[in-house]
Amino acid sequence: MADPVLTPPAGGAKISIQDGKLTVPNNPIIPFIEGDGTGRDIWRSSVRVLDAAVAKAYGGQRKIHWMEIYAGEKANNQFGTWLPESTVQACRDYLVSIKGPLTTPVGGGIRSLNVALRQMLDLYVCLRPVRWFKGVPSPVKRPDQVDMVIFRENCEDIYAGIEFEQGADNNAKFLALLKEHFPKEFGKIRFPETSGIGIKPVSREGSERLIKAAIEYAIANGRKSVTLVHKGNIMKFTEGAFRNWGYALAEREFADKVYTWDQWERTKAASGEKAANDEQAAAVAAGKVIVKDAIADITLQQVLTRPNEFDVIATLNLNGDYLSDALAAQVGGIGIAPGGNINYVTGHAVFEATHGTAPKYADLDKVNPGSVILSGEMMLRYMGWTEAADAIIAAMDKAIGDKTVTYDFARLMDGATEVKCSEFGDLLIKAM
Ligand SMILES: NC(=O)C1=CN([C@@H]2O[C@H](COP(=O)(O)OP(=O)(O)OC[C@H]3O[C@@H](n4cnc5c(N)ncnc54)[C@H](OP(=O)(O)O)[C@@H]3O)[C@@H](O)[C@H]2O)C=CC1
Ligand SMILES: O=C(O)CCC(=O)C(=O)O
Ligand SMILES: [Mg+2]
Repeated sequence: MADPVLTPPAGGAKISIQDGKLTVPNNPIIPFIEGDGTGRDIWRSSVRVLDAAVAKAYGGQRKIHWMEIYAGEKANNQFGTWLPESTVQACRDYLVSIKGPLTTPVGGGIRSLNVALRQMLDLYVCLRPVRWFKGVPSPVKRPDQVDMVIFRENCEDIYAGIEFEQGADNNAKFLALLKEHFPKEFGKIRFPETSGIGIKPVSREGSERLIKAAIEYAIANGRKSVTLVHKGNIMKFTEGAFRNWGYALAEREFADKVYTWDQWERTKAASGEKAANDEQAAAVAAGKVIVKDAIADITLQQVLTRPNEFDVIATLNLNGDYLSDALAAQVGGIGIAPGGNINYVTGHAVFEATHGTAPKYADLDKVNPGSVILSGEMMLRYMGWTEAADAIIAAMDKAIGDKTVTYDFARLMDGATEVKCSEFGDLLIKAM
């Protein structure tokens, strides 16, 4: 079977980028991947909401021209390939796209298509804002204090996919190499005959560009702090290096805009704790962003117990994956957790929900489409279509305020009316 031939929709034009700034025509072509499992229901509901928000905000002056591109089960069924080259090329050519979730089998089979797309397009930031909508049921006492923005490194770490399966030839070769050249390290493997091996690359460039994006975001949006979240006490030369490179970058490139906990430590060592505290207080008073760090395990506790101490979070790939789902729970769950995969240099961006394909709910018209709708809201904001993005937020506030919600919220909300995935979309459109 051949790669699908894509026909761009008539009347649409490409988004382009010049000197780091997007130029968005009034009729942009935006490629979309429907997604596996619940992706089908969610996309059907979401696309109507996104179109309605644009129509409402610009009265027909602007309109998205959607172009379906294929990946996952639909691509494999129709074209015999999981990720057609034409899909990746369309994301390259049209710059901004949006996708539903794609299934990844556990313990074997194809590698993640979601991760592959991020790596092929070098979308080094996975941006996942976590905010609470008034009235959304939450397991914590003060969900209103949760307003965090995760910058998750998106192209490195163990997600690079360098793994040697136990029993495979490459595993035996790799272990032999380790034994010959690094006998001390080889000696630390408890059961070498039966070990699967994974490698975790973390580079200075990869860490710096992610942390730079997080700091720039914090400065541009008047945020209080950027916390570098890592497990650098154990993984010293990967996660520990991420932290050290982050502090060095912050002081080198943003000296007049940030104050780091590394500076605080140095001042404390030289002049005592009071001097360090005074210095930090003066930096805060001058509007500087505090760049600090926290070890990943305690972070997972403290985001629950002291949410107002966290603002922008910059972290590595795996930590960011865990943190995204955990934080989503605090503000009502994965049903309304949006995201974007972005390369701020080339402008390429693929927006997608934090959740997966939730296969048990596939085609039941049941799940919350909020995550993809809010990913679309992020996309509109990224394109500079702020009025349409604002219309979606206002509609979301209204639907949730009226307690007309999908099953995930309804089961936790007293007096709620449960609506279907498609009906929730209808309600948002009506609320605009
Ligand atoms: N970016 C992507 O495309 C991603 C893909 N995946 C893939 O998705 C597949 C399934 O992963 P799984 O671990 O089950 O995680 P999922 O996120 O797909 O689902 C886990 C649970 O989250 C809740 N949930 C998910 N989506 C929604 C929604 N829209 N509305 C309300 N609740 C929702 C449901 O909870 P409840 O049961 O309580 O109702 C569901 O059972 C895997 O193949 C995985 O690799 C996973 C994450 C991201
Ligand atoms: O690619 C996948 O299947 C899972 C990815 C994931 O969980 C995520 O990016 O949050
Ligand atoms: Mg995840």
